[in-house]
Order: sequence, then C-alpha cells, then structure tokens
Amino acid sequence: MTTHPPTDDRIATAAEKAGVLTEALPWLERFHGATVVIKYGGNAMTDDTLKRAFAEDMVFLRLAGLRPVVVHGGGPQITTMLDRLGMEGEFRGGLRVTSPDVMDVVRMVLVGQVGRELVGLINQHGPHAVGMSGEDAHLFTAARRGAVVDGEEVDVGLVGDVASVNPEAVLDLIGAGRIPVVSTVAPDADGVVHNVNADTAAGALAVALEAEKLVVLTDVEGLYTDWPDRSSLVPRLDADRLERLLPGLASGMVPKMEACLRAVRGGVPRAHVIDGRLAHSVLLEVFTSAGVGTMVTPSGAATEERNED
Ligand SMILES: Nc1ncnc2c1ncn2[C@@H]1O[C@H](COP(=O)(O)OP(=O)(O)O)[C@@H](O)[C@H]1O
Ligand SMILES: CC(=O)N[C@@H](CCC(=O)OP(=O)(O)O)C(=O)O
Repeated sequence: MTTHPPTDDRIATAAEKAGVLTEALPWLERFHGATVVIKYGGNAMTDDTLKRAFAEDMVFLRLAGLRPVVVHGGGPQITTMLDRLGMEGEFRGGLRVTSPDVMDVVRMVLVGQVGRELVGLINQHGPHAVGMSGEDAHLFTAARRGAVVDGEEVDVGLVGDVASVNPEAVLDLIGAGRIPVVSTVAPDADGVVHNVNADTAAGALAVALEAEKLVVLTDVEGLYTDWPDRSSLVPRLDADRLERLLPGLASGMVPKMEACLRAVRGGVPRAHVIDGRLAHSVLLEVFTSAGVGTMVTPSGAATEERNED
C-alpha cells in the first residue's frame, strides 16, 4: 500500500519548490534575450557528473530565453596530451610556452577534443551547440604577447592576446538559436595560429558581443583577497578595487580577474568568478538573488544586494 507523507510535510515541500521557481522569475524577466558568455574550465571540465550538469545548464539558459555563448579552456587536457606524446610542457607567468609543435597539440586538443566533447554533451539535449574556433570567420585576431616573470617580459612563443574580435559568426549562431562553443586558438594578422588563454578570450568576446554577463567557472569559490585565507572571499567588488588588487594576485587567478576587468571596463555590466565544483553553479548565479562566487561591477556601481542593480 502506498503511504503519503503527512499533509503538512507535503505542503511545506511544495511551498519550498514553488519558492525556488518563483525566486527565478525576476531573473528570467531581466535576462530574457540577454547574451551571457560563460568560460568553462577547472573541475567542471574534468568530472563527468559536473560536465553533464554544465551542459544541462547551457540548455536550460537557452530554453529560458537567454543566449549563452561558451568559451572553453583545456589546459590540463593539453598537458595530459603533451605528456602522452613525450613532449615538454612549461608555463611561464601563467602562460604555456608554445613552440610550433606544442601549438599543433594545443589546437588538436582544444578544437578536436575538448570542444567536440562539450558540443556532444550539449547536443544530447537537442541540436543546440555548434563548435567554432578563433580561426572561424575571423572571430579572433591574435597579437603575439610575452609573459611577465619577476617584472620582466619574457618570450613564450606562439601565445597571443586578442587584438580584435569579429563577432558576426557568433551573432549569426545565437540569432539562429544555437549555442556557440568557442575554442581559443586564433590566427595573427599574418595567419599564424596562436594559443590564446581562454579567460582572456572570454573577456574579449563578452565585450564584443555586448554581453549582459561574463561568468568564469573555476575550482575555488571565487576571488580571495588574501589567498589562501578562506575568510577573505570577496562576494563583490568594483573595477577600481579589482585593478588595485590585480598586481598582488597569484598566477591562476590573474587571467580570470583580468578578463573580468576587461569585460566590465568594456561595457559588460557584471562579471562573475564562480565555483565550477558546485553542480549547476551557473544556474545558481543567474537565477538566484544570492548568486554565488565573486561579482565584479563597473566602478562606482551602487547597491549591496548580490545580484541586484
Ligand atoms: N587570490 C586568489 N583567489 C582565488 N584563487 C587563487 C588566488 N590566487 C591563486 N589562486 C589559485 O588560482 C586557481 C584557479 O586558477 P586555475 O588553476 O588557472 O583555474 P582553472 O583551471 O579553473 O582555469 C585556484 O585553484 C587557486 O589555487
Ligand atoms: C597561452 C595559454 O596558456 N593557453 C592555454 C589555453 C587553454 C586554457 O586557457 O585553458 P584553461 O582555461 O583550462 O587554463 C593553455 O595552453 O593551457
């Protein structure tokens, strides 16, 4: 015989569920039609359950009326492949030293492996995702850059910053209701393909698309002012404060926080660094009033509520 929980419990459970759904309503209204650039990386990219949850979140955003654009990383996957091939992998100032041979592996892994897998996971829910790289339709033009080590600029080979973005192909895809999944290799002005840090590319793309939000997933809760002191997590800071903190940050956080700064300085109203270890952290960020992680706002942005104007 089936037993039902006492009526009071059922009412309480139903009220809780309804509360979660109605809490999302103002954010559904506010972000309807908004472009959101999500940098996918960290643990969310290596754990199978988290990978599936991320793909679900992208489909959820799309079906809720937003326009998600995914920019993915893949540093650990590149390192694994270099090891398998018996090749040296070295980072200087947070950037991979990229010889022409390493560049071949970077391109093969980002475009051919990581990008493909993510497109496949999203497309288990329908024909949503289309993969592309900075090489497609002039999406990114790279400009060779060095890394800064102990205050000195050093050469790291075929590593690029994003010199310009031509967002037309991405706009075509989102206009057609697709979810672009972008791998961050890009030609320079002479057509030589460069390795671009994925955080950097996501920040530049968010500006070019005039996105409503940039969301960067990582493997910590957010930005700590005094890393690794867990009590120094910052829920919210403005661009001026971030600019002052940047020189003191350790290498992993630097490209992420630079990307957030570039985004809000370039007109994106909100940039977030969130914990990719938490399943569905993107949905929590977009659709709850509390949000998660660290939110960067333009300088002088006012109120204290986490997800509010
Ligand atoms: N101030 C800081 N706040 C948060 N994390 C920091 C900070 N400084 C350094 N880190 C490190 O940066 C790492 C995130 O960078 P990275 O490993 O490159 O991330 P991902 O793989 O997500 O791209 C964190 O796991 C943490 O170890
Ligand atoms: C120049 C440079 O360092 N490029 C990165 C590109 C991938 C990336 O950014 O991946 P994550 O976001 O997972 O770190 C690399 O070769 O690892």
